[in-house]
Amino acid sequence: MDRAQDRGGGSEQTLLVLGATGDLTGRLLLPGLSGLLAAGAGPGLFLLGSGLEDWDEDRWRRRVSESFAATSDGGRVAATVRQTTYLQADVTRADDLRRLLDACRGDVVIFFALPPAVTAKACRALGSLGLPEGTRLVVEKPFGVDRASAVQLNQDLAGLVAEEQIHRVDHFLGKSTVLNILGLRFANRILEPVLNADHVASVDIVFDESLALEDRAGYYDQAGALVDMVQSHLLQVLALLAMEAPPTVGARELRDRKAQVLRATHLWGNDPAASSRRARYVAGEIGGRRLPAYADEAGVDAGRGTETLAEMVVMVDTWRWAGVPFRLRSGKAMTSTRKEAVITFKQPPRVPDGLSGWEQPDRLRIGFGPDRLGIDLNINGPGDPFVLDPVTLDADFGPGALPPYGEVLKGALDGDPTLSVRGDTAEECWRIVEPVLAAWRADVVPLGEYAAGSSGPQDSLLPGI
Ligand SMILES: NC(=O)C1=CN([C@@H]2O[C@H](COP(=O)(O)OP(=O)(O)OC[C@H]3O[C@@H](n4cnc5c(N)ncnc54)[C@H](OP(=O)(O)O)[C@@H]3O)[C@@H](O)[C@H]2O)C=CC1
Ligand SMILES: O=C1O[C@H](COP(=O)(O)O)[C@@H](O)[C@H](O)[C@H]1O
Repeated sequence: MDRAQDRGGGSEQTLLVLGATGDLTGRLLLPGLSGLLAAGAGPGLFLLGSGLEDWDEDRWRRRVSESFAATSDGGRVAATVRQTTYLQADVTRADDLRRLLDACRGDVVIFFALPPAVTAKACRALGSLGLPEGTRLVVEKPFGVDRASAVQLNQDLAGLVAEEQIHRVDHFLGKSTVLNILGLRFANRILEPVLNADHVASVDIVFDESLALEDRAGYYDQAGALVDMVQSHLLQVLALLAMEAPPTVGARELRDRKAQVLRATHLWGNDPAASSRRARYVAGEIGGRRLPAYADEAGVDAGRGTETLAEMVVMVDTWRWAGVPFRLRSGKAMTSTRKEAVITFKQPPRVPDGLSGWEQPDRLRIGFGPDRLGIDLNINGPGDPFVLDPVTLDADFGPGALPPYGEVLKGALDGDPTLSVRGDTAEECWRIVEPVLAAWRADVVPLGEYAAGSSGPQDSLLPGI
């Protein structure tokens, strides 16, 4: 069988993965790719991995096979494993990049699965080479290391290809999550009229994970929880929860609406001391696994004071949301994984005398991965009919056809920017967190501690949700 037939007869396309030896590639990108291939996408795809490490082809193929293992599909997945190859390269060097581009076949999609500072250098180095016509660039969050570098990165990227060929990946924007939120909000008459400052007391967006550093010091110790999760993923979720209804779910309308709401977002009271918290884990145990303190993990520079948990409260300063705190939090090495947005409603204006048990506020819970919906209400339970009981009505959104990385990769391979973060939005997210980063650098907010395997520090800004 010749190669074109083997790939389903499609035209050739190369996915060049820079940072192929890293955590993202093994844990999320390759499994996402295999899901995509199994779903019939990517005919004619040639996978080319590259990393700093001197891996041979066997070692790389093993990694690809292992990451693809969960996907049961013979043809296209197996063909991609058979043909994939690996090249060692330092992507900050133009000569090495030239070698990589020369090894590509057909249309080129370059995935920068690299720490952000290395991505920036690689883009500079590519500037001196000139890219093949139609090349698409897939850039991982965080986009830059601060606002100024995000602006610079956008300029460098714009010098390489047109904006529609740049895919800034945020896998929290996997298509089903986006559509779940938009469908829930804008296709249900009973919800949208109460999603505003008249009825909502607060919105919490929480991403706690039991994962700890997982050998990612090279990237994570420079980033920390605020940049790794809050500045990127959680602000994207906030944008979906707070934006006005777009007339269509096409790329332009959706991205315009997100940009508009993020432009209106700023730190609560413009007071980083009152509106942010940071902490890092000390030694503890999670599900029988003993973890060292973050500061003692291999590759961590304890003196840098990198936080593994970050909290930030913001205001979405629009007619709809003015006065409602949006509280964002992400922590590593937490007792359990919890990924959800919780919308807490105000109390009813007047509950008839004689009814009790209604004190717990109504809540709308939107879980991410698995995507679930929960509505907390107070209704009559068994026994005394004058006493209400809290109940939760649950529903599954149902899994998407593809894993989130499959969805964002599909956008990049097909040239559809709907799920990609637009350049101006990337800069806006840095503007929102900048005052917090500055206050933390100046030690205005102390670096707290929590035990690995606990539910975080005592002085949380999101108590009891
Ligand atoms: N891991 C995750 O869960 C997620 C990560 N991301 C994003 O992905 C990006 C990468 O993160 P992650 O994979 O975790 O980080 P890792 O530290 O695990 O991997 C970084 C990769 O970059 C390579 N690299 C570093 N410098 C160079 C260089 N000069 N030339 C070539 N390769 C180089 C490393 O090679 P070597 O190991 O040889 O140094 C390694 O393969 C980050 O932007 C992160 O925010 C996004 C979503 C999820
Ligand atoms: O982007 C990132 O996301 C992961 C969590 O995403 P998930 O889809 O695996 O739940 C996080 O662990 C990592 O630190 C961060 O870089």
